Amino acid sequence: MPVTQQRPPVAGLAWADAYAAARDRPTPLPAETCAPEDSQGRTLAEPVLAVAPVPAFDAAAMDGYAVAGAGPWRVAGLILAGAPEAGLIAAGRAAEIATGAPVPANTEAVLPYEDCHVDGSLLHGARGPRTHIRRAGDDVRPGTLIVPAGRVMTATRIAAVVQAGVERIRVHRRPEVTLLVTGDEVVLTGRPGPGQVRDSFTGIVDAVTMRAGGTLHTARLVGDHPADLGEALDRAATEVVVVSGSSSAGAADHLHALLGERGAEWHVRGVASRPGHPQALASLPGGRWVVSLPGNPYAGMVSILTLLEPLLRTLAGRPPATLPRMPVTGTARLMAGGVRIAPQRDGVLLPPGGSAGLTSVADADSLAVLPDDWASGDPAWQLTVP
Ligand SMILES: Nc1nc2c(c(=O)[nH]1)N[C@H]1C(S)=C(S)[C@@H](COP(=O)(O)OP(=O)(O)OC[C@H]3O[C@@H](n4cnc5c(N)ncnc54)[C@H](O)[C@@H]3O)O[C@H]1N2
Ligand code: MOO
Repeated sequence: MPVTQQRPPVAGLAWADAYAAARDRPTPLPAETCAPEDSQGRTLAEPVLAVAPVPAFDAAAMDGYAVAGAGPWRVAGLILAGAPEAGLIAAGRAAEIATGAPVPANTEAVLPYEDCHVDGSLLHGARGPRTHIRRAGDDVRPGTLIVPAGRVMTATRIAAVVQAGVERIRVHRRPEVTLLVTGDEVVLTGRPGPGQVRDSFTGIVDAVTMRAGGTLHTARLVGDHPADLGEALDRAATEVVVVSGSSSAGAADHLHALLGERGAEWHVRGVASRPGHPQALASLPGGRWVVSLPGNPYAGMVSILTLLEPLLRTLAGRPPATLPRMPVTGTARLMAGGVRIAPQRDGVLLPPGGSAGLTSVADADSLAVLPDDWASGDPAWQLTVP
């Protein structure tokens, strides 16, 4: 299918440079100590080494009988999982035992029920090649590396760490986010009245913040009066402040002037991208980051994925993201000198929905970043739709 190129060249920083700035300019937040159970989604600042052996003690690997000496064995006793200690069994004796129960120290093997039979009080059977005893430390010895630094803690990693007897780990602090939703026309809840719109950003910022390892601390509406936005910026005490709307040139768009008055350093100020052209990233003296999202909902989402997500990932201590790349087919209005960011599903571009609508992107797996020389079938970077 032909690809059409339209409109004059789009100005601003190259999209890939904007993404790289958001990813590479911040440094990870300091580490703190927490219980492994509280670490899900956080990044390990230090490697986790086993404290205890796994298994922690010699245990039966099968339900059956623990035996010592030569058979037949006289059955004496029952050892269930959870027994604090198993003592000894005399030679020629057997103890019925459950999987996971501690084996008596002199156990030579566990005979699974299916490999033996009891006649009166005598156990008959033959030992096979395996002892069916799990030895302490067979899987992990104290000091073994369980999870290296830089990994994001998952439910499985937490379980492995806990199994290895570790009770405290060092993780990076989670970056906290304040979302300031600007616009006198925006309502956070309920049906919008005439001229009003319902907020599109709070849920999306929350979801992306969480998946990037951060926490949405506060989301609130701020009026279009510059004093209101200025005060909200000054009061936000989190590492990251996201401002939706007020990014552009309109009479009510005050963000750039307010940041300028506060001595902000601009890292990204306009991106050669459609949508998402007016997005920006700045840092304030004292270290807080400000991410400016264009008010149009699809443009805002593009900026959340271009600037906010890589910024938060780095602050959270995550290793640098490598965006997935895959071939995409279809038609797009490419932007000379910049990228077109278009929703795709199963490698096929979806009909574009304009920068204000979210219906097309709601059907997408990801947003394909299409350079101006892209041709149908070429690979493109993918931003995962939250
Ligand atoms: N003269 C120019 N006008 C505009 C330019 C430009 O370069 N020169 N850029 C256009 C582009 S591109 C975009 S994107 C928007 C960015 O607008 P702002 O970030 O300043 O945002 P607003 O003007 O407040 O709102 C734009 C649009 O989005 C709706 N909106 C705002 N917040 C929300 C929200 N939380 N949930 C849903 N919808 C929201 C708002 O009602 C407006 O319809 O500027 C263009 N103009
Ligand atoms: O960023 Mo605006 O990108 O086109 O709606």
